[in-house]
Amino acid sequence: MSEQEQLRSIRERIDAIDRELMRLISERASCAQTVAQVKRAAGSGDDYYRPEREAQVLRQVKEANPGPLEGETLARLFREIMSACLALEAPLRVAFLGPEGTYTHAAVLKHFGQDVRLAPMASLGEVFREVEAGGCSYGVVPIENSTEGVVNHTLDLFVQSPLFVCGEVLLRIHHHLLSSGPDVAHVQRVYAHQQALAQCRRWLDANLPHADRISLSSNAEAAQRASQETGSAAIAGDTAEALYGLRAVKRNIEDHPDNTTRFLVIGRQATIPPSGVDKTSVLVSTSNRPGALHRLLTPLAHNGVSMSRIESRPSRCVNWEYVYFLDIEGHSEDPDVRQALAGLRQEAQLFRILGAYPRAVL
Ligand SMILES: O=C(O)C(=O)C[C@]1(C(=O)O)C=C[C@@H](O)C=C1
Repeated sequence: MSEQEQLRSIRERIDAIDRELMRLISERASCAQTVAQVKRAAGSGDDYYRPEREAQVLRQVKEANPGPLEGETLARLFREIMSACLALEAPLRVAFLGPEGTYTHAAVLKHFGQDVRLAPMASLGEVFREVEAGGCSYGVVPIENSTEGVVNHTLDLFVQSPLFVCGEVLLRIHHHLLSSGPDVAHVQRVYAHQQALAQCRRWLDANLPHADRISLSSNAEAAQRASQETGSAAIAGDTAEALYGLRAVKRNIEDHPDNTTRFLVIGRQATIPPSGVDKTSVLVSTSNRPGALHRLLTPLAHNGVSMSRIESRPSRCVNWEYVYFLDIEGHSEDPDVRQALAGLRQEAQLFRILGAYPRAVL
């Protein structure tokens, strides 16, 4: 058979598969519409988004993947199918730290898919306020970076907010040097968010030691500035590159190649049912006495519950007193976690479950 004949025959097969895929995706979308009717009839309000179910679907896809596509790739395709199905049930509005083109924007799309309605906000505080006021169902905020550590502002906002954590997003952060100029040598000024400047410090020292480093409120704002000035560059990611018509004069300039940021999804829903692989975040405080923190955490060890993170922040009520943010493995409804939390509650002065939610799948 000639190449032409071979290609024609394979493409006929691909066309037939695509028709079948279309039929199945449409059938799936009709199921989602029926699900919406069931939820409406049960009076679930505007609560169409089900994070635990989405995590289960994506996990199943990864586990059952027959190849040759990577499990991650297949899961991303299903991510988009579910995003479209949910939009058919009811559009979901998500607030995030804008403008468009920030890494938080990329995290929103990674977690909710392309069919989500975007609500970029000017500050982290506004993201919280918008969700609290009901203008958006959910918000996405950065919480920690593998190179630069915790985002203190987000932790402090949690202390004052009635919102809950409903999910987490892990995003590999690749920083590029974006410019409208031809190459690195033309760059005299670098704009970026202060975290991005810190995450590329060594690269900047080695390659642009004489360029001014100017920190702005977001990488997207940096990209916008760089697109309007000659001799300027911005440190930002793929989303900003496309959005502001810049060119990456140097890609992946982050000092640590596994640079990852963790974001939290915040909402008004106090409880997300267990998905099977979950985390629970808790806010606690204890008195400033010897051994108090040790006693506080003992119930976790006694119940064989592992803690994946602990952060402390000044309580802002009494000098030198602290609140602690704990992430523990498992769901607050799992028997061992429930027992551990009961023990913790007894020891703590302040105790609030910030949320139990599925561990990131993608
Ligand atoms: O199972 C549901 O509750 C659905 O609404 C269906 C579906 C899906 O497409 O699989 C869509 C949105 C939800 O967030 C979870 C899953």
